Amino acid sequence: MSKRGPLDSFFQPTQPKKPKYEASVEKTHHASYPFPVPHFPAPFAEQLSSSPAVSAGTAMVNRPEFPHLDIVLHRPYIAASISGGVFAFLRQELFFYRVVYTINRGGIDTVVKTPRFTTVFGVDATSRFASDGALVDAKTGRPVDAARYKCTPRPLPACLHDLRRVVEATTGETFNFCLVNYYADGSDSIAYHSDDERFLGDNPAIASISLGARREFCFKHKPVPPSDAASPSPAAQTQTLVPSQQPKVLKLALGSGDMVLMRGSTQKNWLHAVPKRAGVANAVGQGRINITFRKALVRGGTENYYAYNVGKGQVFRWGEREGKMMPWTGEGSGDGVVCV
Ligand SMILES: O=C(O)CCC(=O)C(=O)O
Ligand SMILES: [Fe+2]
Repeated sequence: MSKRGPLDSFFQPTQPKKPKYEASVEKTHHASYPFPVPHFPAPFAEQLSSSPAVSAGTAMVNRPEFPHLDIVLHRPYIAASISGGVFAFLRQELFFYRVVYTINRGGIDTVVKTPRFTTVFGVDATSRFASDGALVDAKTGRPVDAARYKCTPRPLPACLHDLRRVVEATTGETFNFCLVNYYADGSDSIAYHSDDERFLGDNPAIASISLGARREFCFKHKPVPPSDAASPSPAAQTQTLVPSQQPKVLKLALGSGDMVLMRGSTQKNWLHAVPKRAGVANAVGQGRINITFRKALVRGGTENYYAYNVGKGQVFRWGEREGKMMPWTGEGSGDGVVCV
């Protein structure tokens, strides 16, 4: 045997990288999907069914320092042994969008570029998907007329359907929508808002799961004009507070696998945000996925969610080689199935 010099080790074949998960061969196909979505690998599905990873969540309900806030925290909800794999799986296997839309502010059209990747699945309570994937009327079971929606609703792929079932069992709520955000790095964000649209009904419950990089999730009380604060009218169920009495901002550093359930009067009274994060955290590899489960009651919800989370633009898919979301060109969908 010849003696090995330093160059030999330089030319050593590198060990193939251990895959982050074993891809399942079973996939959810649907005509509305750009490409099929695999089922969760069996070990994830098995572990998920025993979520929450820690038995009880911590409820924060109407605490004096956070009036009308009603949330339950599970830290973690998805076990640490699989949360990294579930993150890598969803980033790799879902299709995403970078939605650009125009809003009219004070008579002037303003172009808004959503500062994160998004995707959405589901349909409001007036419709449902039959077992063959067809969209049918919730009451009659008859196929929904193409004119009912301006968008094309998509069923939850099996993986997100499994996750929804577990979350429904934990929370005692039912959900018909799943929104997914991908924050590529610290410059991706979601601005202060509340998910208080009328199509969600009064006091909506929203379950929100974090995967990947730790990011700050902030709650800020809605400002209430002093004139309202002085009004004896019970019309607004919002806490009537003048600016100097505003409660503090609540900052939660959410890690991979954590779940926050927002419910009751939270959306009515509080705004929430994931602010941009400057500095080192801007490095590639700091991606975060957020999954929210919600229940839209009427058609307007379906149209709103698809307009702002799918839009009309380009499909993106994770590029493992490039280490970032790449415009998807229709190649590499894996099994040659063309969805039309
Ligand atoms: O990313 C998050 O944790 C929050 C997302 C959110 O608030 C939303 O999608 O409405
Ligand atoms: Fe939100």
